[in-house]
Amino acid sequence: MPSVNVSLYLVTERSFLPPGKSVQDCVREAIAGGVSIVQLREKTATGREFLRLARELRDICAAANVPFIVNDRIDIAMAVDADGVHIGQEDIPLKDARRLLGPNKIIGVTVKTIEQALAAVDGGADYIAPGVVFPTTTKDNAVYLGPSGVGEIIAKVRQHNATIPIVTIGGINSENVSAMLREVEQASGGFKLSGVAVVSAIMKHQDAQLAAHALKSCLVDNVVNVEGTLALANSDLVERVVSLLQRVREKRPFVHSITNNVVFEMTANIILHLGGSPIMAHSIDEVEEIGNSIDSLILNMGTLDKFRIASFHKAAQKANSRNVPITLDPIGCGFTSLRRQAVAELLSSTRISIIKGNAGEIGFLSGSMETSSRGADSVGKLTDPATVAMTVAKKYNTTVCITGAVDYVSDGTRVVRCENGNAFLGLLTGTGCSTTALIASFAGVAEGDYLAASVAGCTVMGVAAEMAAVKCGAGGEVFGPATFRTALFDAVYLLTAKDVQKYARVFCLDDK
Ligand SMILES: Cc1ncc(COP(=O)(O)OP(=O)(O)O)c(N)n1
Ligand SMILES: Cc1ncsc1CCOP(=O)(O)O
Repeated sequence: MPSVNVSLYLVTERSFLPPGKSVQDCVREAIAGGVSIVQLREKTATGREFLRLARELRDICAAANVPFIVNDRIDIAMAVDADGVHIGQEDIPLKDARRLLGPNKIIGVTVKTIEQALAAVDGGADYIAPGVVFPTTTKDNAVYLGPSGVGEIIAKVRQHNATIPIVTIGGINSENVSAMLREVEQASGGFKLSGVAVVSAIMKHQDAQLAAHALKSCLVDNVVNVEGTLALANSDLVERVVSLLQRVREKRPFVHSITNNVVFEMTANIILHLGGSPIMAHSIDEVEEIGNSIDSLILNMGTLDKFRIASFHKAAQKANSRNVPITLDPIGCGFTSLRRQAVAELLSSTRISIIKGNAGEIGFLSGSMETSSRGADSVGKLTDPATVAMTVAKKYNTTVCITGAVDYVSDGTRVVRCENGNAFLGLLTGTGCSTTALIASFAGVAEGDYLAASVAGCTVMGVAAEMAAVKCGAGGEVFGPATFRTALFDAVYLLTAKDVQKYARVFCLDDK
């Protein structure tokens, strides 16, 4: 059994769900937010109800390649072919569970003492869960060990030469998790936890994706990279993003946007807040002259008409003649014949440095039938976005960026997965166009490295969104999409190299 990724472990509790929300939706959102393993824990369900839920959650988890664990009930785990079970000290013993489930299923064991931890390790558990770390009202009579008690157990297990993943549980939320992880590490003499398990911090949240994201952001650097556990962000790429951020602020690239009517003001401001210098102009009578001095050009197809198309061509010709990077945002490019024709003509007559679109738009350019566009919105899902990004990049000899809950960037050779962001971005119109504007600003100083420019644009938007969303909740200043917008723009303006180094989650996919 390969080491199981327990970095962010969701344990369910249906009674905590906000009104109208299903456990299935919550689990889907939580996975999109970064949960690495899910446990169905239903203390009051009938056997049949438990079985039905287990089947449904197993399918959701399997589709996302996330292990699905059943709490206590080995019979139900076996009936639905779950990936494993979690058992406590009062449940069926580990030895019997293993005999029933065989060597290929995951068995996790709750441990409250050093003796129980070593017994579970020696008995062949796949992970152990010392706890509870903080008092919690979610489980009755849970005796809490505190970070120091959990740290002592980790120390003894690691001294015992065991690399088994160790996850703790109980009263953990996005506010106390970072300090807890540090305290545990200190108390264990330098050994980190492999992950954290939570119930209420995700289940009670209106937006489980946001809640999971907020927790996951705190885990990077604080959770051990046990084999198969939380992958480390690619440090070369992160440093490239940092240096591009510094260059934008030093050089103030002059970015010309021929964009749509909805995002005029937003685009100008995001470029300005990042550190660039925007010019918003679309008249055919001046785009060529403007092209004499710009560092980067944006062609955004949002509100398209024949005048804008003509301006695109004139501006693009000038940009190509000066080797100025062009970032194309082919909004709704498969939706109407005007858009289909415009994008085909642009791609055949001009050199485009970066195409940034959603799954519907890039899917259309790849010829995929999996997705489509409804106006500016994407419909459907790409089964393999990394390959689609690479295919379109090769086809048009460009860099392609597919934005979504996770962004994929490819220059036709490499593929990078950018994981930052949160659900609020989907609730605010213009955030996609703002990402395009960030990418184009970075392209203006990237000296031809458009893969890095695209990764930088997606990462800055994603990290800023996560930082803005932290202000959501009791005592915070973010109440919904409108206040989020203000916090997001401030976060872009205030973003530091340290923030990027701490929070960026960018991963090169070597196997592509
Ligand atoms: C990840 C994880 N850790 C601990 C527990 C608690 O399990 P247990 O001690 O068996 O208590 P119940 O869950 O049965 O109340 C868990 N479920 N998951
Ligand atoms: C299932 C379980 N086992 C030990 S504590 C606990 C519940 C933790 O819930 P919360 O994350 O809401 O404190």
